[in-house]
Amino acid sequence: MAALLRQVRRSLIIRNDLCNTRTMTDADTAFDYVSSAKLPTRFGEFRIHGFVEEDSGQEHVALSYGNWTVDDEVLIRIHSECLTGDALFSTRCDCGFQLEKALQNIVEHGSGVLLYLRQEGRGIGLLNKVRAYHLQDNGMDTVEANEHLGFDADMRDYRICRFMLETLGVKRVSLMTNNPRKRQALTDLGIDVVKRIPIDHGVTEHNKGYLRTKTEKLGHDFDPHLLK
Ligand SMILES: Nc1nc2c(ncn2[C@@H]2O[C@H](COP(=O)(O)OP(=O)(O)OP(=O)(O)O)[C@@H](O)[C@H]2O)c(=O)[nH]1
Ligand SMILES: [Zn+2]
Repeated sequence: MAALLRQVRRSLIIRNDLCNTRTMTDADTAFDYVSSAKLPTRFGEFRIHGFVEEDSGQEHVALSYGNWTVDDEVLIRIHSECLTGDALFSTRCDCGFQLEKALQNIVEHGSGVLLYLRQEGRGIGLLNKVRAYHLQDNGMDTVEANEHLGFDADMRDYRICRFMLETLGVKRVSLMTNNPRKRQALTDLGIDVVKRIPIDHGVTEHNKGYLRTKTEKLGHDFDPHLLK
């Protein structure tokens, strides 16, 4: 009996070398899983998995590390693209620091997933974010700048997360975020968010004001002592 259970459990272990194309249709959007490959990083060897939204052609990736079974609580981060913070070392925001910390945490934990969503500028795009930064240089905060440009404060759409996590065999998660709205978005998609893990790294003199605004206007949970 024990041997049978072990065999069933083994067959449930998610292999990170997925290779089949997979599609899911949401109410009004279709998503495809495209391919995966090894991705050695400074932190450890991940696999990268490619996904696409059929209508918009928007591409997203997931990085996975280690193995799990469908019943396991998997450590995840949903990271919104921030070219300036993630790739260009900007200290205007905390994104680059959080990205690094999330990958480190996953490796230390032994397994996990980072969904890297192409939602630059909270969904307004890179150049609109530059426009918003320009307005912030002249006194607006991050929310006022978005609104001045005719956007909502946060335009992100998380629907593809369900497809990405299902493809990777993840149903239950512990989520690294300071943003309660992300947690709610995942819960609304039917993902069991067992716990939230704060990821308050990367406070700098340049981003304290921005982080304060996120706490006050966007409901982020941030340790107030860090923002003094
Ligand atoms: N429109 C706009 N987007 C910004 C600004 N600063 C950072 N971003 C974008 O905000 C997104 C990250 O969102 P954050 O609000 O920093 O954090 P979060 O993802 O909601 O929450 P965490 O999970 O705690 O990191 C990225 O897409 C960044 O490009 C800004 O001033 N204006
Ligand atoms: Zn950023």
